[in-house]
Amino acid sequence: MSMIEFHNVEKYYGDYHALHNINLKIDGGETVVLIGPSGSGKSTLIRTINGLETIQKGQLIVNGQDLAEKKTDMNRIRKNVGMVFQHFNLYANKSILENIMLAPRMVLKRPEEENRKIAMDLLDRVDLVNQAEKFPSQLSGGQQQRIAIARSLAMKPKALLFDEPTSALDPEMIDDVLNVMKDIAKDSDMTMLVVTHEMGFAREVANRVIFMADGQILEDDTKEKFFDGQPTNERARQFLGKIITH
Ligand SMILES: Nc1ncnc2c1ncn2[C@@H]1O[C@H](COP(=O)(O)OP(=O)(O)OP(=O)(O)O)[C@@H](O)[C@H]1O
Repeated sequence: MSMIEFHNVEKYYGDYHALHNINLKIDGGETVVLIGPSGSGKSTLIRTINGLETIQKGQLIVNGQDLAEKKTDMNRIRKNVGMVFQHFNLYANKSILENIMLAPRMVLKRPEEENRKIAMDLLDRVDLVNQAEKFPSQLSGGQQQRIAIARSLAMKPKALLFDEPTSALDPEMIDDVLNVMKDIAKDSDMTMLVVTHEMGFAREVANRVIFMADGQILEDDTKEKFFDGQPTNERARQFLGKIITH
């Protein structure tokens, strides 16, 4: 069984049909980039995976659990599936170190000393070890996003979802965040699903590129086919032409 499986999934917001017949399997260790025009349903799709949005039809299986089943424990899903948001969502009134240590302490009951060591190692990995005692508002957007990534990694998730992680950042900070993400993609067997317009990232580390429009998956290719060959779908080809020339 794959890490994430969508079978004929439909999602509505009231009368609005946001996801149409989504069929998708993502295996452990894959790095998948999800692209498409604004409003095409990319955020909605990834938010269904950790239950931030519910689906109305079809089946969604994450880490072997069927999300539609009443007995499914969403906390267990969220332990295994982390999320990095566009606007970081750090706890403003807690130090950087506390931001990273909080969930492992509360949810995993990780012993304090071990928790601190893991948090400090992660701060080192995102190159912010000297900021441990600061508060989020004292850091730049790019630094806050690297902390948000470290915080997700502290849970040792099997999958990490990224919802436009660099689109709220000033241009000069984007590369630092992408470098951390590339490092994770190359270096771990974690599944990554990334909504982004950063095609450099996709070219370098993605296994697959998925194109969505109007709530549908119109193209699902290997990176090689998508960038070096040609997407089969006309709208995917047009979209790719536009973002690469911009
Ligand atoms: N909570 C909501 N209630 C009603 N409609 C919503 C809600 N969230 C999203 N939508 C609608 O669903 C559609 C898909 O939105 P979604 O945010 O998933 O698109 P997206 O591809 O991630 O877009 P963007 O690149 O602009 O973030 C849009 O038309 C949006 O207006």
